[in-house]
Amino acid sequence: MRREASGRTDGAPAANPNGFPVRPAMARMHVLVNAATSVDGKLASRRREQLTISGPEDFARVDRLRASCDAVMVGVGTVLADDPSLTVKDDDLVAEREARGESPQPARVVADSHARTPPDAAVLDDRARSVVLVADAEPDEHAAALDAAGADVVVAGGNRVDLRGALADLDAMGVERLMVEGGGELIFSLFEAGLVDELTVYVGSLLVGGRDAPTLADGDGFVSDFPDLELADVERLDDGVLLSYTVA
Ligand SMILES: NC(=O)C1=CN([C@@H]2O[C@H](COP(=O)(O)OP(=O)(O)OC[C@H]3O[C@@H](n4cnc5c(N)ncnc54)[C@H](O)[C@@H]3O)[C@@H](O)[C@H]2O)C=CC1
Ligand SMILES: Nc1nc(O)c(N)c(N[C@@H]2O[C@H](COP(=O)(O)O)[C@@H](O)[C@H]2O)n1
Repeated sequence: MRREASGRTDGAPAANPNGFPVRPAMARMHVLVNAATSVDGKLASRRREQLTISGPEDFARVDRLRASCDAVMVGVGTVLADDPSLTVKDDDLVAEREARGESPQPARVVADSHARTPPDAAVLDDRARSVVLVADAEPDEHAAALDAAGADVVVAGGNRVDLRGALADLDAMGVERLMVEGGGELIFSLFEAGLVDELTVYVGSLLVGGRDAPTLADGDGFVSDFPDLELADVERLDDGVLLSYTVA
């Protein structure tokens, strides 16, 4: 089982057996967060079932964004709720990746402190590489089940995935562009750790409501030192609006 310690900052591996190009470690990766919300900022209803908010134009944009990245990341809450594949759907985009000398699909990454990803989850299928980030406190047998399902299990943090260390590991594996698709707990933690460079939010013409429905950024929330967002673009897509921000 490949179970790695987190936070290696002492250089990239001399040879990379996993298909990522070898490059100097800690050349800081670019982190993009993308999500779709209702007008009231919800990612899904209180039932936490997958909700189709984007229309065809936005899904095509998301596919292009995935294709431009080395890895696509979600939290295990999203895996349990949506069972996403996180793959690039358009064959032309896959072909373009291959023509650039990249793997056909970006890697899938799950932040999963307690190794709760079901072994038969779509995100672990053989369409792309899968990396599951677990906490050190997690019993070896949980991680072993993920390893047996084909995932690369990376230990990152004590009781909860330490995102800064985990991103350093992904960086050392050659991930230069990381797309994060949610959910709200993971997105908040990334902002809290100051790890986000860009945020794109598609706001669909839908009102969901519900105090327990997940929002774009959940966690404990900020009470001061709010992330510094700069509005870079506004675009009408389908029956909604795409808001693009850079994060200082
Ligand atoms: N509309 C959209 O664009 C999207 C909607 N969703 C929706 O969001 C919901 C899932 O979101 P959440 O429940 O917030 O789950 P999440 O996907 O953010 O996962 C949270 C889990 O990730 C794990 N984790 C490990 N390390 C962590 C860290 N450092 N910080 C935070 N979490 C960490 C924890 O086990 C935690 O419970 C579902 O209803 C799903 O349908 C999810 C993605 C996109
Ligand atoms: N961009 C976007 N718009 C929506 O309306 C959505 N519901 C989501 N959800 C995200 O996409 C994942 C599903 O990916 P696959 O189609 O299975 O590859 C889902 O898990 C959310 O992260 N996104």
